[in-house]
Amino acid sequence: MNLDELKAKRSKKKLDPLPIAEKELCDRYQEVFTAAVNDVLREQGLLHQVLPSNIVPLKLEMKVCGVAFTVKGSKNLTIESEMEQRAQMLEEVGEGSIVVWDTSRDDESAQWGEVMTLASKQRGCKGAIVDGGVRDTNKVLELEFPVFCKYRTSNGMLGRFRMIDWQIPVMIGNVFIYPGDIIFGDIDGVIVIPRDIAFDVLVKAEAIKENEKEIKRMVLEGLTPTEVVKKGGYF
Ligand SMILES: O=C([O-])CC(=O)C(=O)O
Ligand SMILES: [Mg+2]
Repeated sequence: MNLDELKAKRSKKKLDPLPIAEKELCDRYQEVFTAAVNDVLREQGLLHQVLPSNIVPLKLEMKVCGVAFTVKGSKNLTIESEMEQRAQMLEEVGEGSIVVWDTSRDDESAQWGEVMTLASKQRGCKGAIVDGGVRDTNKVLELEFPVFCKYRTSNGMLGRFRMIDWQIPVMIGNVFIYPGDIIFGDIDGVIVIPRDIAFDVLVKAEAIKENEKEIKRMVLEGLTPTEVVKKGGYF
């Protein structure tokens, strides 16, 4: 076992630069759709990049792409320093980020709410993905802040649940998420694109979007599904 290599991979690290600016990359992702990205990842043998299907957008129209800012927590009754710790985490959230909560599969508390939305939005955060819950839902909706989560609840996390750490590798379902990975969510759910392949995957997803225009044109022109497949189409 190469312990040093494993430690380096799992430790907090500086984000590798991308071939284009993060903002341009994420804006371009938002012009494609998660199914196209998923097909590209499938071609590369990456079959487990989608968060569990019970993590859904608060509103069907919500579509967001940003850079993962990971947070890890679990059920915990202690309260001492909780607010200070949460404030510190929120102050580290950066422009273009998406807060991604690994909650150790919580089923009870809200890890996100109105004031957290306001505070992170002010810092340029684009959305929150929570393997848990949200509260103050009507206010979060009014703020037009994309949130993907499992449930809504009035249970604040204070005294029930707390953060363990942030900007560390996390795991939701069977998906590894590293700080800096690209997170893309739409009506079909949330997909995680490893940072080192994010640009290449985007370019291929854009090609799929173009190609599917041609396939749909063939279908609309009356070609049978068999003819469409013979001409290189797919469904
Ligand atoms: O209590 C919480 O954990 C979250 C909350 O209500 C807010 O951010 O407004
Ligand atoms: Mg609140």
